[in-house]
Amino acid sequence: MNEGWQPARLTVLSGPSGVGKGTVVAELRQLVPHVWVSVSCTTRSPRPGEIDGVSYRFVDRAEFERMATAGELLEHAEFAGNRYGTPRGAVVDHLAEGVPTLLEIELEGARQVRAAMPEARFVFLAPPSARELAERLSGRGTESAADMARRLDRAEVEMAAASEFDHVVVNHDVTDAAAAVAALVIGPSEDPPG
Ligand SMILES: Nc1nc2c(ncn2[C@@H]2O[C@H](COP(=O)(O)OP(=O)(O)O)[C@@H](O)[C@H]2O)c(=O)[nH]1
Ligand SMILES: Nc1ncnc2c1ncn2[C@@H]1O[C@H](COP(=O)(O)OP(=O)(O)O)[C@@H](O)[C@H]1O
Repeated sequence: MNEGWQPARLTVLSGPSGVGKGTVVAELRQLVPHVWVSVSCTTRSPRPGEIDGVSYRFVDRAEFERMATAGELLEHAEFAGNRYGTPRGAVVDHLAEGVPTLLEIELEGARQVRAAMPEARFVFLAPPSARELAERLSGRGTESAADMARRLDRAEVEMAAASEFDHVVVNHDVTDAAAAVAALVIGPSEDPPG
């Protein structure tokens, strides 16, 4: 009856700030609308156009600490002076309902998910070059010079960890990268069943 059934996959997408994760995920939503993208909690301030509960759930430090202490976060990390975390309940519920699920999170969080859910698929989005990464980040124009420098410092650490991931997708072209990530999110596992 259940022949061919597989539990829904969890995919984790990471990559340095400015590589295009948000842009690629927006395109991926169009390509595979049945994929559910987790909404993270963060203590950072909303950027212009970011809506609470859509891009992120924006919380203060006290509420973040409460959630972390209560075990409500699947993973959490500090990034460029702010805290970010994935609410556990919604991820568990979507996977249980068979909905392919995507987390867009930084390296430390990806490592925590790897430890907790090693069956997940881990995808690293890489820039065509370090120079292009810096140009994209400054072109976005959402960070101060100091914050951009913090993100580019962290990018070196994140790039050095690319080999920890199951797949690396280079974001030359948004449409191509979104199609490649979407195929990994919905595609069959490489591991034969049993
Ligand atoms: N660990 C973790 N990282 C997150 C989460 N949500 C977002 N991030 C990551 O936090 C970093 C900073 O995100 P953001 O401030 O939106 O900046 P951007 O990636 O430069 O657009 C990025 O690497 C995100 O992928 C989360 O729930 N957990
Ligand atoms: N393939 C691409 N080619 C050129 N510019 C891109 C590409 N992907 C994203 N960008 C641009 O790079 C900047 C950073 O993208 P964003 O999605 O905010 O990155 P991230 O979420 O990884 O921090 C944005 O201005 C975006 O329009």
